[in-house]
Amino acid sequence: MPNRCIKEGDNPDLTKERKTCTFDTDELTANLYGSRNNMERRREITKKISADPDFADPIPHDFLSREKCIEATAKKTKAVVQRGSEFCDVTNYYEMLHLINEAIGIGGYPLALHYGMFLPALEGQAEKELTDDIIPRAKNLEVIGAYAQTEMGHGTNLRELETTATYDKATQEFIINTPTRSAMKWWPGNLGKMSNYAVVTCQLFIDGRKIGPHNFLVQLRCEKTHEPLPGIIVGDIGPKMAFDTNDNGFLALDNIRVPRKNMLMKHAKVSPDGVYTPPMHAKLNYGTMVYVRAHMLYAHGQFLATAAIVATRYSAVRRQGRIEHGVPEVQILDYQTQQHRIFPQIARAYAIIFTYMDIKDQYDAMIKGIAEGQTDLLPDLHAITSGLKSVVTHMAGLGIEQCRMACGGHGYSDASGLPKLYGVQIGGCTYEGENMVMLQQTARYLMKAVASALQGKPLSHSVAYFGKKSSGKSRIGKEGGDIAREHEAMLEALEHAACRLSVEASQMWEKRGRGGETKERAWNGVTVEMNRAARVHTRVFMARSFHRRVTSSPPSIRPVLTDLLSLYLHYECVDMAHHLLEDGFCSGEQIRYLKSRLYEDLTTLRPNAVSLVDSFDQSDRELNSVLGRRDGNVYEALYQWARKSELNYTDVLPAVQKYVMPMMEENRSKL
Ligand SMILES: CCCCCCCC/C=C\CCCCCCCCCCCCCCCC(=O)SCCNC(=O)CCNC(=O)[C@H](O)C(C)(C)COP(=O)(O)OP(=O)(O)OC[C@H]1O[C@@H](n2cnc3c(N)ncnc32)[C@H](O)[C@@H]1OP(=O)(O)O
Ligand SMILES: Cc1cc2nc3c(=O)[nH]c(=O)nc-3n(C[C@H](O)[C@H](O)[C@H](O)COP(=O)(O)OP(=O)(O)OC[C@H]3O[C@@H](n4cnc5c(N)ncnc54)[C@H](O)[C@@H]3O)c2cc1C
Repeated sequence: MPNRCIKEGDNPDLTKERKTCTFDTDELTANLYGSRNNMERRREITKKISADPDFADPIPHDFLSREKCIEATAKKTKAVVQRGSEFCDVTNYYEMLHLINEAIGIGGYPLALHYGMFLPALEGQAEKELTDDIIPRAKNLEVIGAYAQTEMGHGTNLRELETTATYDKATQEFIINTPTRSAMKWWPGNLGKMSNYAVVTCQLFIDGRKIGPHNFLVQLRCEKTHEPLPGIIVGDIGPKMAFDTNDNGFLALDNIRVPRKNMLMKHAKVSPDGVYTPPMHAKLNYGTMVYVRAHMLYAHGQFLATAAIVATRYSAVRRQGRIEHGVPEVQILDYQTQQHRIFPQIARAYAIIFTYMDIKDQYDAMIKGIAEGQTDLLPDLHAITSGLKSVVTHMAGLGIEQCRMACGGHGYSDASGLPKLYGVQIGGCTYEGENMVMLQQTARYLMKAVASALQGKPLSHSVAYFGKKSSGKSRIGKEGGDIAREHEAMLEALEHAACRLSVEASQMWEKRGRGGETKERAWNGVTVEMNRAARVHTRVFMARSFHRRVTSSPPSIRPVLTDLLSLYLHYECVDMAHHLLEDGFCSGEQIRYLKSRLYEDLTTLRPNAVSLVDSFDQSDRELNSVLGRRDGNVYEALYQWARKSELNYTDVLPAVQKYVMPMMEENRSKL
């Protein structure tokens, strides 16, 4: 069966791996990206960008200062903007995403938040009077914007943001002000140096009454000079764990006046005479966050895929140690521990991307509903995207770190690309709502679902399984080797656990309430259990999404995807075995059975491991990893990479000349 990656001159171990492939890698790639055409388009973009001098990096960014990296990235961004249509259909979201990854990379660029949040906020929340003016100019990149919500003192608890927007009826303007140091906007991406406008989240005040957080368009810098406007202090917050090429910023506003129409008023409105009309759903103003949380799944699935590609290919190339005496050193991919570390990450990357596809469909349906005046899909989508954002970012972070460690010493080098990848990816656990906080949003929804299920009321999409009658005892290991029934038995066991954990968390909450605590204090006493229930529920949702995609996949790739799904489900059940055992739904014997099946899965997947990661179809530019390169010629590339270190520009460093040599000389002369 063809693995389409084989080329002359490749590392022979990698070629050998590719020859054991049992499926057509192009079929799987096409399935992952939606169609053969999409796959071909991605490849055309890669080919063109790789050959274009505007996007060449003579010195890898690993060896440049932050300022130099920002300069190189800004130059490439300008080239993408001016020449984008030479490479792709610039109106196609996925083609643009791919172009940006190929041309610029993952560490941030001047327009990331302009496209990621500023424009979506305006499009989703602003009224025609404002959008007619600003959106064409923003789309034309005459202006660049950021999304400035988080403050130094508050990010999670939006209700307590301190920046104020006070309506002045006399002039029909809002006065926007930063009353304290902790009220300074702090963290917003591209706010520090790139943006000249921002959507700024402020507490709305009318006639002395605090109404709550609302968004306003504010100009920050002069359109001609790019200097901050009077009354505006703006800058970069300094170095951070990663995202070196993003100017996360600070901002203080000193009683800045903006016209009434600058409030984003598609949902909530303030009339000229100061009458406030609330939105049809209280949280429509938070809509941009739901948008980003949904789309983050794709990015984080791809981040984990990158790490899995690097670790799998490198493990096929690297030989170290022997499994039996008297035979050559083995590929480290032959070690069971290595497979157990890496293969679940491959499966999880597929699962995350497949789950994203389901969520995207739901998101589109919700937006259509809102346009027709219906918000009934919003609560379910908010609850599940809050859970998914948390579970996926955490899962991907742990997975990337496993992959990095699986590459041994070279995984610790920036040459592997993995330390930087981890730094960028792990930010997702924090931004767009800290994970522990977002899981509570899911848990809150689960508590309502428990109540509805007990009362026999209808249940919405993500919690529909709460209404199923449990069989009381798991069928795991009792299906006579029928794979489809085995999969269903594992899904049923996970659903049983999620439902039970939700019911128990609900009972614990109620019990504390009956003990005299307020609902809120009682909630804080059970949030660990609440979040546990939310996590398991979210993992059930992912497992169902993966299962659905696999069972409806084309027959040519279904066998390999079924193997991958088996591994995924066995791994999930073993990982959550304590939840399955706690109430006796599964027995110890059944868990031992799951483990033995998991080890069999590792062996089954071994011949297809490299081909499964090849099917993610990430180019060497995207991987940005000496260890993960497609041709597997790792060692020579590693040496060439290290040669570029600025420490190697001279044989004797000035620091050595200035301090170390004199010190040695002094010590010698003391003798
Ligand atoms: C170079 C050339 C370019 C050309 C390119 C052209 C084309 C472009 C192509 C590609 C562009 C790429 C785009 C990619 C986009 C995707 C990736 C983007 C990556 C960007 C990186 C992101 C950076 C990060 C940005 C940020 O971090 S922004 C700040 C985020 N902040 C938060 O998330 C704060 C978290 N806090 C909260 O959300 C809330 O405070 C809270 C925790 C939800 C609590 O809120 P509150 O106290 O008000 O409510 P509660 O009392 O808890 O709940 C009351 C009820 O409300 C419900 N609720 C809450 N929130 C929501 C919601 N959002 N929606 C619906 N319902 C909600 C809640 O459930 C309660 O319901 P109830 O029924 O129980 O009462
Ligand atoms: C790389 C990056 C990019 C960002 N980009 C932007 C941007 O473009 N625009 C923007 O506006 N913001 C941005 N942010 C800010 C980001 O959205 C916030 O940092 C994030 O929402 C978390 O809020 P916080 O910092 O207030 O965390 P905190 O809430 O202070 O979290 C600290 C700890 O307190 C815990 N905690 C807080 N509240 C509760 C609770 N109710 N229950 C239990 N535990 C709780 C948390 O779980 C966490 O453990 C960015 C942040 C990063 C790291």
